[in-house]
Amino acid sequence: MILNAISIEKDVDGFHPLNIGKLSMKGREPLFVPCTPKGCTELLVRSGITIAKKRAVVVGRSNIVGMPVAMLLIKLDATVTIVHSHTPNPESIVKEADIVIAAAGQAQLIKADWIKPGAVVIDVGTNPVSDSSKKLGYKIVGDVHFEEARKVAGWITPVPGGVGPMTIAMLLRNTVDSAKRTLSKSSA
Ligand SMILES: NC(=O)C1=CN([C@@H]2O[C@H](COP(=O)(O)OP(=O)(O)OC[C@H]3O[C@@H](n4cnc5c(N)ncnc54)[C@H](OP(=O)(O)O)[C@@H]3O)[C@@H](O)[C@H]2O)C=CC1
Ligand SMILES: Nc1nc(=O)c2c([nH]1)NC[C@@H]1CN(c3ccc(C(=O)N[C@@H](CCC(=O)O)C(=O)O)cc3)C=[N+]21
Repeated sequence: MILNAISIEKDVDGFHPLNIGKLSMKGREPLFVPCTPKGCTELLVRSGITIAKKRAVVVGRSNIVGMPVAMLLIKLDATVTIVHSHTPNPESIVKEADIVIAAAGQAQLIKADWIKPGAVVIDVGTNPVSDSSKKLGYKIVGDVHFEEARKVAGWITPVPGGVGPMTIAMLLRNTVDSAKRTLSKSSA
């Protein structure tokens, strides 16, 4: 498997099974945290959002977004529920959330009436939908119906211009951390 073949010290995506394993274990620290999940929690922390004691609902359970972002939120003392494609009545579960992380890969799945008034909504989705007014014939929308949901949410991230740039920033940070770690070892 390719992920296993990557040196854990150079795993700047944070996808190596050892790094994922450490992320999910109490008392262990991964060398790298996956970029998109870290981008989501960084947005929350830097916006002064309280995570501890809050109810968070993550929509999606993929290896690269849903599952690791749920692990990070648990580490930050949120109470976390994961909703996936087999979950009955996802809207009623999302409606209980103080913090919603939308990572289903379904264009505008999450409507305004799924959101608890004042909730914090982080939209990870990047879904192409056809739009003949665009040069490329499509535009990118999130997993949340932004124009409606913004009226209900306390905070909401747009797509584009939200989580995507944070993913890139976290990848750069992981890369710099990796280089620093290597240099500090070779000079020791
Ligand atoms: N902005 C960024 O930096 C990044 C954005 N993305 C975007 O985030 C989205 C998710 O990516 P990724 O996690 O890789 O996608 P995957 O397709 O790997 O996973 C999607 C997850 O959502 C669940 N799901 C699908 N449909 C529904 C539904 N109707 N209700 C509830 N859950 C549902 C699936 O459930 P099940 O497990 O049952 O199939 C699955 O767990 C995509 O739009 C992707 O482009 C991804 C990475 C980075
Ligand atoms: N191993 C792996 N690593 C990844 O990091 C990874 C992956 N696989 N698979 C696919 C997803 C998708 N992804 C995005 C990153 C940034 C933007 C981003 O910055 N988007 C801009 C818009 C850019 C534009 O408009 O062209 C924005 O949201 O503002 C989007 C999507 C990383 N992914």
